[in-house]
Order: sequence, then C-alpha cells, then structure tokens
Amino acid sequence: MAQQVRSSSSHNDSSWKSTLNIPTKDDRPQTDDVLATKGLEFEDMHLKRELLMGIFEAGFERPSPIQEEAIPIALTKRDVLARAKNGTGKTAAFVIPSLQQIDTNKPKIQALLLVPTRELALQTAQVCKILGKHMQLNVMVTTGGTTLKDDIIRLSDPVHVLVGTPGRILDLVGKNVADLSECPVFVMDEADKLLSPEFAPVMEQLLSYLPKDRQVMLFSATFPLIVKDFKASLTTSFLLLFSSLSAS
Ligand SMILES: Nc1ncnc2c1ncn2[C@@H]1O[C@H](COP(=O)(O)OP(=O)(O)OP(=O)(O)O)[C@@H](O)[C@H]1O
Repeated sequence: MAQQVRSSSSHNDSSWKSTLNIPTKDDRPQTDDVLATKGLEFEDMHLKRELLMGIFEAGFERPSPIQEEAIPIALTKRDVLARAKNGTGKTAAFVIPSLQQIDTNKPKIQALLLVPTRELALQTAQVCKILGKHMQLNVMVTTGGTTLKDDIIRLSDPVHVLVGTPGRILDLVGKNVADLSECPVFVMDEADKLLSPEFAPVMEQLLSYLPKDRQVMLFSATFPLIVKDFKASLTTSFLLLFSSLSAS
C-alpha cells in the first residue's frame, strides 16, 4: 500500500506539493542560528514522499543549519554527536532521519527516542506525529507516572517509535514488554542530562538491548566531558557535528 502511494505519487512530481495543507508563512524576524544555511532543501535529502509531506505541512520550508548538517549524515546511519542551541530545530534534526528509517509495515519498535523529562517526551512525540502525519506511524510516549499496565496494553498494538524517559523504558524492556531487538535507531536528546550519573547506567543497559549495528545519535546544547566519555566508550566512529552558531 505504502509502496503504491510512493510509486503513484512519483508520477505526479509537479502536483503533489500543491495538494498539501501548508500553513501561512510566519513573518516574524529570525536570527542567524535558524537562517544561516548553505541552501540545502528538504527535497534534496531523498526523503520519503510521505515524510516530506509532513515536513511541509508543519510549515518547514527549508532545513535550519543544524538540520542541514545533521540529517544527511544521520541518513547514512553513522553515529552522530550534534550540538545545537535549543530552539534551532534540534528535535526535527533527529526526528526526520529517525522516521525516514521506519518501515511502517513492520510492527516493531524501530526508533527509541530518549529524553530526560516527561514534558520533553510529550513535545518530542508530538513532533513525530506532526512530521509523520502521512506515514501511518504509531508513536508511543512513556514516562512513568501512569501504571505499567497501561503501557503494557498500549504496547500490545504495533509501536514504531517509542519516546520516553530512560527509567520507565528500561522497566518495560526488562519485563520483555517492549522489544528493542530490531530497533536500529537510538537517540538521546539533551544527552548531557541523560548521561548524568543518575541516568548513565540506565542508558548503558538500554543500549545493550538494541542490535549491535544500531545507530546512536546524541544531541546536546552543551558538550560536557560526560558526553565525550560516553562517545569514546561506545565507538570511535562518531561524527561530530557542530551547528556553526551553537552554544559553546
Ligand atoms: N526547518 C524548519 N523550518 C521552520 N520551522 C522550524 C524548522 N525546524 C524547526 N522549526 C520550528 O522551530 C521551533 C523550534 O524547533 P525545535 O523545537 O525542534 O527546536 P529545538 O532545538 O528542539 O528546541 P527545544 O529544545 O527548545 O525544543 C519549533 O516551533 C519548530 O516547529
């Protein structure tokens, strides 16, 4: 079905964009940390048509600097460590390559997005739903605070993207309720916080449930030593990305 949509839409190359429900342009002045791009377009990134539709309907015209740097590299499945200030489009910089790698015909968790707080988990899940609106995607957010039973029921339906805080997710995985054995994408947003002594052992344990060839993406506004140490302990193949105008 998805295949059909893709192949039929590719015959209408000039018309698909005109059918989208694109919001009115936001004319508020913007600063260089969202404007100083190299001119790459989302359409240059070889993204699935359904994902591009969600991106344009979200009102994104072109990638922000961190998106321009991170998305093409992340799409090659390399591990990335990216630094960008809040509010520069960091969330979409990891959500877009995560969604691109999802096969919605497969009823498995295929992207694990870890964040330090419930509020951020809800926001991140919302971005997944908005950008993945045309993908028939199931996104689940779990942060504790609800009963484990509720999560078990929700996980009995297929979930493609699991967003949440580390403790609850480890609980679900440890109880064999959430299966990460075919999850190729592991993202940490606000990695500096997720690698604090409170969370770091949980992160290490969680990673051990993913396949060996999983892709790890670390996003952080700051770059303390704990993030560098974690990177070094995992692999030497991380590509470091610094949005040119990011916080130091
Ligand atoms: N390419 C883009 N074009 C237009 N707007 C965008 C683009 N990318 C993100 N945005 C919008 O910019 C705002 C900030 O983006 P986002 O929330 O992803 O930033 P962030 O860096 O994750 O910040 P925070 O950590 O504060 O949430 C959001 O309203 C988002 O919808």
